[in-house]
Amino acid sequence: MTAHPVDVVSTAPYGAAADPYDAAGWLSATARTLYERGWMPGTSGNVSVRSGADAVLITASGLGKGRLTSADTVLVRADTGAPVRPGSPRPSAETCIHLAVYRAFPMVGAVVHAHPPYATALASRRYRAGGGPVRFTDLELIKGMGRAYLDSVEIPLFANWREVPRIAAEVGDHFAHPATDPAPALLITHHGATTWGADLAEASDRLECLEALCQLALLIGD
Ligand SMILES: CSCCC(=O)C(=O)COP(=O)(O)O
Ligand SMILES: [Zn+2]
Repeated sequence: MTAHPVDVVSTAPYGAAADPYDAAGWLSATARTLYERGWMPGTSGNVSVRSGADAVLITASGLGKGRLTSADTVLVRADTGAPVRPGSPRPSAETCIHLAVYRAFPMVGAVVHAHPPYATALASRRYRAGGGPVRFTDLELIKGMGRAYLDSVEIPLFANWREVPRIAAEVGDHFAHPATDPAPALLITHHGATTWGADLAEASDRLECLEALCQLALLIGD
């Protein structure tokens, strides 16, 4: 039986689009895959890729992430977050957080934000206990966060301000003076997790490792 192309796209791990250069296809396929994992329930979550020096392609706001198509993406200016083309769909309400990450890390090519349950639970517990970064120690999966040579990793934890630009400002301030080689991830209490990497595959793999680390930390009881 020949698979329908749509089936191929929706079942491929972390969103293989038919055309490897089709960034909009990769974004929407990644969102659908993360939705299917239960990490982007309903309209939650957003995904972006850098597009040249001055722009970012990001998912549109408020749409069911399990039904996203290539048309549900918006090219925005990297400096302001405004759509490049008039008549575009509204970009993600959390575009400013993505832009803060791209500004802080010029080599980053993709950012993934989702609401995975263990990461959100661990972040919220930590915040209630007084806040500060979430630290993972000894677990082998730390290597999946780009930390092959360390036995611990710290993920910064941010407040979930109602005004998203305030979260973005705090993210920008935090990474303006980063620790040496900071982990490619952040947590927002009572909200979710954001990871980044050279491309969507790397950013998505890091999200998967972060969620597994959070699950293990909750199981171990650290
Ligand atoms: C229903 S989730 C609330 C908004 C959010 O946290 C999110 O990740 C999705 O926002 P977007 O504007 O990108 O759809
Ligand atoms: Zn969110």
